[in-house]
Amino acid sequence: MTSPHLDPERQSAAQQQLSGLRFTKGHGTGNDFVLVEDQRGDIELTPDHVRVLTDRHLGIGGDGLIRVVRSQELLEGRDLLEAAPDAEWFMDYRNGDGSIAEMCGNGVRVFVHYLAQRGLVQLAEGGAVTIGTRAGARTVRRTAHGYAIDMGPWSYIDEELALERAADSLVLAAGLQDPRPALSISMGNPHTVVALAEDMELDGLDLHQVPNVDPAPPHGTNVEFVVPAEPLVQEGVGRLRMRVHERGVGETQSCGTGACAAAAAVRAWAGDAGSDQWIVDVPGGAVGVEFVPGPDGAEHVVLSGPAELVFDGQMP
Ligand SMILES: N[C@H](CCC[C@H](N)C(=O)O)C(=O)O
Repeated sequence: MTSPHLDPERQSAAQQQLSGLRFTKGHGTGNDFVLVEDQRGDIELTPDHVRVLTDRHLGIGGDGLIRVVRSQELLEGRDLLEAAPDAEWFMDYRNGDGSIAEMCGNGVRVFVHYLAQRGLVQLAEGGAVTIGTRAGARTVRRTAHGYAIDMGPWSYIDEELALERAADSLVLAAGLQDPRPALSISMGNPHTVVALAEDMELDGLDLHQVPNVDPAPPHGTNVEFVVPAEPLVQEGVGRLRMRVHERGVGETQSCGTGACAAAAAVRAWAGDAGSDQWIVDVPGGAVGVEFVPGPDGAEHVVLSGPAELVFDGQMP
């Protein structure tokens, strides 16, 4: 079995380079992150640094890493700034394996909670702030129980195939006897949503291995396995249960963009029997997903849920 850790030489080199680094640990419904404040944009974090910091046995531990940086200090392309001209802060999200992902819904809530708790933005309940991400600007509103994010529009990754076959991929994961139809949906990052028949199938899945998606979206994909509730909709609110194998991470307790994609897929499969409001149950808790008309005329997805900061620390 390949080690999940860096080889000892790279591990110790990265650890020395990280000496003295201050960090905060946070999570949103159990999707956990190492946050690094870098107001001046002068902390360079390589994939090895991210792997060392997020390693659950040799490091702090986390599904991903979030660098908190002022947009104007971004060393990356100007296009990221043009996409979010009103955003003072930029969420630089990395997956635990060091790869970069376009978007992270739970991460946005934890990122904004960090800004509010540290006084870097003034955000009273009901107030809103716009932040920058690699998928563009996101507006986040503080609610009584956490944060609600306008995640922008959802879209089929392969619309033609999806509409033609109501499923554009076939997915096989350990524990399933045969491939299942699935829909691949973009939330700025790629997701493939697989409908299962019952809870027993969901609980019986072995998500230690990357599920086999055919055809696989070009840059890989996060894979959500869902069981729609029975009845699907109660008092106007749809409900589903999900587990997720995240691209660049593995199984996580929750995935915000994945919950949005899962609700979009189950709503598409349900047709008129669906709803615009959903509760998505994940191993780490539950998030709300709502489909609303966006200011740009497209249908937007609003993700709502809690955010916690757990502890602060410093690398030796
Ligand atoms: N956990 C994140 C998604 C991370 C997605 C990342 N694994 C990717 O490669 O797209 C969320 O709450 O939306």
